[in-house]
Amino acid sequence: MSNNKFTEYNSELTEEIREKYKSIIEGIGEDVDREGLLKTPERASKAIQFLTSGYHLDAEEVLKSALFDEDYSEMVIVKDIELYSLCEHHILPFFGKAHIAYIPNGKIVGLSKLPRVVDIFSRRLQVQERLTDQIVNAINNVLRPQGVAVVIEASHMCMMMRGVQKQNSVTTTSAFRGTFKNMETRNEFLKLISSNLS
Ligand SMILES: Nc1nc2c(ncn2[C@@H]2O[C@H](COP(=O)(O)OP(=O)(O)OP(=O)(O)O)[C@@H](O)[C@H]2O)c(=O)[nH]1
Ligand SMILES: [Zn+2]
Repeated sequence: MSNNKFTEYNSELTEEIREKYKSIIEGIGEDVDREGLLKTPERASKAIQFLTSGYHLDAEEVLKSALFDEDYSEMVIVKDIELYSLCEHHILPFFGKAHIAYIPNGKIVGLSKLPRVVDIFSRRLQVQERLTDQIVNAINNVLRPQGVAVVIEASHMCMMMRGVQKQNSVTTTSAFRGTFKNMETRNEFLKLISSNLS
């Protein structure tokens, strides 16, 4: 889906949200009838529907769709997964990277499903902490691995463009389950995500 144009718009909802965007544009004192803005309410309506399309998808179902029996029991890491979400306080973007690791317990998952889970939970109104927990919990529930870890590093537009106006601050959140509660395992993961070797 990420490389294709998202087209699953419900026309009634698109119209409803379009009218609300029209009011917002008028509310800020702009002219909704000037040429450059004529199609903007419709575009914005579609954009916000895409950016919140994760509500309609079930992360656990996606993980279940590509589970394979396998004896491999070392750490599997997918790092630097780009992430775009919306903060629920200001509906402004926060964006960055997610790093995911798990140690299988008889089952591995198709690698692409991990970034898909990141997208499903990112495309909602979020706080970074809950996003981190939702990703780790979905993987833990479906794979029942020996352990799973998620680290997210993100910049929040609501802290950059407005408010406190800090351009360089990065927020890091993490969630560890199972063997990642063990310092040695956790440190190995943290070392691997900060190196170029994993
Ligand atoms: N914990 C957490 N806070 C977030 C996240 N995204 C935005 N925030 C914060 O949510 C808070 C909302 O605080 P309020 O004081 O109600 O909002 P505000 O007056 O707009 O605050 P300022 O941003 O400080 O101007 C702010 O401190 C934001 O930085 C997030 O993912 N996690
Ligand atoms: Zn915010």
